[in-house]
Order: sequence, then structure tokens, then C-alpha cells
Amino acid sequence: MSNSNFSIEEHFPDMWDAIMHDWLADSSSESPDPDLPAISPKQRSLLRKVKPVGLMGRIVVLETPNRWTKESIEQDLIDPIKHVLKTRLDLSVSLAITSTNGDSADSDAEETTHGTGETGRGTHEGASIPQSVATAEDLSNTEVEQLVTQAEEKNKTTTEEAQQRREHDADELAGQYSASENRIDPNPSPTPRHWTHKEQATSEQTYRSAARHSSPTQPSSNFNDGLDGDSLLNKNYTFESFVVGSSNNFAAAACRAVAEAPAKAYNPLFIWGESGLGKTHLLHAIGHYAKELQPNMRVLYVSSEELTNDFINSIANDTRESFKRRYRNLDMLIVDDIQFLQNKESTQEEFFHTFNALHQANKQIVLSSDRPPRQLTTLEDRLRTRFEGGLITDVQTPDLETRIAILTKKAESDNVQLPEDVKVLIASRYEKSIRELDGALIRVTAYCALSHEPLTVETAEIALRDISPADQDVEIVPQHVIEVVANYFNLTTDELVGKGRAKKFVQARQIAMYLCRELTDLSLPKLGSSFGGRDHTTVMYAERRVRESLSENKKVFDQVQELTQKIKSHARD
Ligand SMILES: Nc1ncnc2c1ncn2[C@@H]1O[C@H](COP(=O)(O)OP(=O)(O)OP(=O)(O)O)[C@@H](O)[C@H]1O
Repeated sequence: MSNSNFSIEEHFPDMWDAIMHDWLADSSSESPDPDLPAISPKQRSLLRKVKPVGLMGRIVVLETPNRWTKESIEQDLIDPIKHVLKTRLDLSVSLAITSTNGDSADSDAEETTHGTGETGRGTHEGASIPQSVATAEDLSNTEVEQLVTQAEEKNKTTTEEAQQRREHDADELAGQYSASENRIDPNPSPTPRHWTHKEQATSEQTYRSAARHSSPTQPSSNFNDGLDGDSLLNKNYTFESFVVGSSNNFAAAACRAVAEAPAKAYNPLFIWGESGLGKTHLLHAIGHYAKELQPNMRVLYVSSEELTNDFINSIANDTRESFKRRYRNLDMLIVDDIQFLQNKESTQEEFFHTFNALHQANKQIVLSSDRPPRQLTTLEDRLRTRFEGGLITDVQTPDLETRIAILTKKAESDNVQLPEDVKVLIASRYEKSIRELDGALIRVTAYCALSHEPLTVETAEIALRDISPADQDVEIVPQHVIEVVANYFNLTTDELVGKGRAKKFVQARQIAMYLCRELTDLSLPKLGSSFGGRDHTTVMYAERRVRESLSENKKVFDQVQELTQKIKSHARD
């Protein structure tokens, strides 16, 4: 098999991570994909505990931390998981679930179903495993255990191979893939699915995406966008990956101090600054570093939106006590984007008590916002005063040198060879937000990979033409974007911003949200309200989804480029 062939088995753990991540994000979004089954909070928490061991033939081998989780998944989630894998990978599979604490033997399969003729038997790479089974129950316990061993062995080998390949593959760019029996989608649909994009991706890009989910040398173990266990910390956001410059050195130093001496240095620590300047990154970095220094530390990162949802659910499900336990039995509580608590009175009330309980117990609290506490005018005074009681620090727009350093770091971590002059070009154009800087880097590398062009200033110019700040004197408002995108996809503007969940609406809507985020300066909540009063998290989700597709799918890339041009000329008219 050529190095550039795409094998589902080889990439299965990463694909599982990405698919589950999407499913979870989708299930809490306001306009969930109708193709994905709805899941309850309990099912979400169960899914988070599943580790993909591998894909063996048509059997997906999954590991759970204990028997209870395993049994609950078998009871509640087998069919939804199969459905999602079928939808996303066009793969009909059965699931073999095990638990790590050795109790799988008494909880899994029905020995009696064996040899009935219903269950096909075959060999896979010399090992005796079932080829087609209707459900996980068709497997015996011994077979499940065998599968786990085989899948782990296989993972080990493919991970090593992948690592070697990556070292040689930097120049194997888009298009150099060929058909194989393991191709994901032999009949690509007119609207490509996420993993169809992967087929088109370069081996380098495949790993770029994989690297975002797992360490390059380790099999992936967790799907939540690289989220780390119960703390919900994103593994990519560490101090090591954070570039310190004059715009953020005070904030970064305060964050380190808090991680090194929680509840001693500054409590609470309040970080504020405009969108895309690294607040969230720093919050996660504090959590990681604190846990590195004190592994038993109980750290929790939540956005204020999640905090609000948790609180509302605790009322709806009558689980106030467990809410309190979750938030008060912590050593460090990190709450992002606290400005979204404004106008949410009961959540503010509850948070006030949580804050007091933690503070009095000498536990660390870290908060972020898009503005300083005194400008959180609709927040209750007593909360604002609490926030002002610790250290307040801000992050500012980075200078050119820092922006170049950030690009260098990002390119390195994505295994992209970025020439110095291209770095300077991008860094000197995108000054206001590091998210924008990253977006520009993605457009440039995606353009070169997808069009087989070398990465040069000339190709970067072409890739960035439509988002060049030279055009930023044109004022674009969401209505421009909505009209142009609706027209482009043959929809009415009402359909575009409406509640329709058919794929054609959802995809066009997500692209429109992405373009609004890129081409306007409006805040997430404002954009949410431009799209039929949706929540800001829906816009965030749409943005992430389109960003991912952009670097992996030529069709989406071209659509976004073309639409950008059309929107700008529409705004000029
Ligand atoms: N100094 C930095 N070094 C490396 N990457 C950075 C730095 N600052 C920001 N980033 C990256 O820029 C992107 C946006 O940063 P982040 O999400 O932390 O911004 P934010 O200030 O929380 O924005 P928002 O208020 O919109 O949530 C992330 O991918 C982050 O890793």
C-alpha cells in the first residue's frame, strides 16, 4: 500500500475522536445535525469515558474505565454509536466493548449465540476474529479480550509506522492518494462529509488534524478535542505552546504564579482582553501547569455558558446537590468568558455562592472576560466587587515580533515549512487577533496543499487576497453576508437564518456564520442574534467546523474564497 493511501483502520482512533467530538458539540448546539442522534447529558458523559482501541475488520473495539460504564453504554448507546459511524464513515460495524479494570469477562457477550451460523467467522491478518457480527453481544468475552489485544498491537504498529511516515511525507501533498479498499467514501456525495475531506487531505494535513487530537507518538485516547479528563482542559493550550511577548507577558507571568501557588498568589485572577488574544489559552495553561505540579489537584475549566447550562440542568433534573459538589469540591475553578453571565440572574446568584465557598476554603478561582470587571455593568455589584478583589490583568494585541513568533510556533506544531518572508507577510497583515492570524495561516497552507503550489509569498498573496486587510475599509455587516450566502446556495435569507435543519441549510448557515466571524468585528452574541437569535456557542461551533473543513476540503475552500469576494463587492455597492 502506498504511503498516501488512507486506511480507516490505521486512523480509526483519531477519526473516532473527531467524530465523537463533533457529535458531542453538535448535541449541545442549537441547530443539531439531523443526521446525528440526540443524546442526553448522561449519555454525553458516558461517551466521554470511551477510549477507541481500534477497528478490526468490521468490529470497533472500545475500552471503558469500568464495568458500570461498559454496561451503561451497551444498554444505551450501541445503536446511536453505530448510527453515527454509519453516517460519518459509511461503515456498518459492530461494537466490542471492554473495561480496563478487568471486569469485562462477566459483562459482555452471550456465549450461547456462537456457532449458530448467524455470526460469520473469518480471519484478519492471521488472527481468528469474527468478520461480521450483528451486535457486540455476538462476541464471547474471550473474543473481546483477544480483539483488544490485537487492536492494541495493531495500533502500536500503525502509530510507529505513522510516525516514520510523517518524517518522510512532508512533500506528499494533496491529491497524491489513491483508491484502496479502505477508502472512506467510495461514492462521494455532492456535499462531502467530514471524513471525505480527509481523503483529499495531504498526509501532512491528516496528521495536522490528528496531532490536534493526540500526541504524535501516542495512540489517541480521548476525543474531546484533546480535552484532558475531568478537568476539561484542552491539551493543546499549554504554557509551552503559548508565545510570550510584550502584549501578554504580565498576564502570562500572573498565570504561572497562580499555577505555582494556587490561592496564595492572586485570588481571583481576572484576565480580560479582546477576542482572539489568548485568554482561553492562558486559562487552560494554568490548569495544566497546576496539575503538573500537583497531580492530585482538582481543577475544572468551564465556559460561563457551560456553567449556566449545568446550573439550569441541575434545577430541571433536581440535582442541585450534585451541582454544588461538582463546583465546590475543587481546588481550582476556571471560568471563561464571564461576561456571558450578565443578565443571567439566578446563575449569578449561584455563582456568587460558589465563589464565596471556594474563596473561603482557600481555593483558586480564575476568570476571563472581554472587558474589565468595572465594565461588566449589568453584573451584580457584589460579584463585580469580588472579581476586583484579586489581580486583574489584560492581554493586548501582539506586536509584529510576537506575531511572527506565534506563526513560527504554529507552523512547527503543524509540521509546515513556512518561509520567513511568508511569515512576515501574514504577521504584518493580521494585527488584531491571533485567531485571525491562525485563520490566515490555515488559508495559506490549505491553498498551497490543495492546489499543489509551493508555499511562497506569491501563493500566500493569492490565498489571502480575499481576506486582505487592504479591503477592510469596506464595512461589512451580517446582512451582507447572509444575503450573498443565501443567494449563492439558492436559499432565501429566511431559510438561511431560520430553524431548518436539513443539511443544505445547516452547511450554508455555518459558512455564513464563519464568514461573519471573519469579515465583521461583531461579538459572538451579536452574530448569534443576527442568525435568528441563536446562542453564541452555535456561532463558535460553526466557525470551528468550517475552519476544519477549509484546510481539508477544496470545495469548501473555493466556496469560502468566492463568497468572500462576492460579499466584499456587495458591501462596496
Ligand atoms: N501568545 C500566544 N501564543 C500562541 N498561540 C496563541 C497566543 N495567543 C493566542 N493564541 C492562539 O490564538 C487562538 C485564539 O486564542 P484564545 O481562544 O485563547 O483567545 P481568547 O482571547 O480566549 O478569545 P475569545 O475571547 O474570543 O474567546 C487560539 O488558537 C490560541 O491558541
